[in-house]
Amino acid sequence: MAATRAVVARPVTFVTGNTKKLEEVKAILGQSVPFQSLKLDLPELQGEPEDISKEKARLAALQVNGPVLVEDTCLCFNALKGLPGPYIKWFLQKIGHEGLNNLLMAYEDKSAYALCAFAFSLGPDSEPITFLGKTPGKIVPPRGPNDFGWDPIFQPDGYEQTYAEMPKEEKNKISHRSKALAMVKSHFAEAGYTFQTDTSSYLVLTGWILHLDKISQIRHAGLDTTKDWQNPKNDWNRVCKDNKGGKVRRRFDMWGDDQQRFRTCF
Ligand SMILES: O=c1[nH]c(=O)c2ncn([C@@H]3O[C@H](COP(=O)(O)OP(=O)(O)OP(=O)(O)O)[C@@H](O)[C@H]3O)c2[nH]1
Ligand SMILES: [Mg+2]
Repeated sequence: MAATRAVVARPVTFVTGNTKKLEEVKAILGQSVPFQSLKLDLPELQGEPEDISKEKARLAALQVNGPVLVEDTCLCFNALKGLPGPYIKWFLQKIGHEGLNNLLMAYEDKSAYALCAFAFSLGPDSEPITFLGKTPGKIVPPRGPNDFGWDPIFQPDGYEQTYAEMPKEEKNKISHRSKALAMVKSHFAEAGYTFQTDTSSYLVLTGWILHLDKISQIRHAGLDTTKDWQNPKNDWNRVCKDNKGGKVRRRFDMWGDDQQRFRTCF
């Protein structure tokens, strides 16, 4: 059983100034982690990707005053010992795809990796936790549509296409971002955070998002075993089965739509 159990008064806010990142995060997370987004270009530390991302999460949590998710993306050239790394945004803006290729002109080794560091914080007083995803590849002359950063010059290992040439769904299956988000998803599924809003409450548990306002026919229910459970909803029955497999007696007490309150014990 995961150590973290938290009831959070707000849904998660994904803070980014980058609409393309947001599109991918939405496509990859789908309904697995409920979040809203906030367009904000946060100041970024210099340093290691994980530290930059954590600091971004701290700043974001202060601004939002609630749970936040942020990410920092790096493009690292092996011949340059990981540079430009977290500074890729500025290198790309100043020297473009051609300049980035030229940086490697003096080296035979064109290998590189894309790295994504997500950081999640429960709020201003919480230490952020990070999730890293890495996809190896190589730097090539630009190919494909030029609508997202350095996608046209990054060709992942095992593929003949650059990120930019791939269908979006394909990139989202193998990308640095999707690998990091797979860990984010697992964390949410295991942690069983409970998020509440003014109008609805929902519980994220073992991968299910259960909207309490959608099970309003349950006024009050308690269970010590699956047998005692009087819930007509299939989703809940499945959760009960999952929990039973975990050999831990768990109790849910909940109230329906009129009071919008619930308690969960695991
Ligand atoms: O071709 C790309 N494929 C990607 O998958 C990808 N992910 C990020 N980027 C770019 O790399 C820099 C990271 O900098 P970055 O992490 O600080 O992002 P950002 O400042 O744009 O947004 P944020 O910090 O507000 O979230 C920025 O230039 C981003 O546009 C990508 N380019
Ligand atoms: Mg940034």
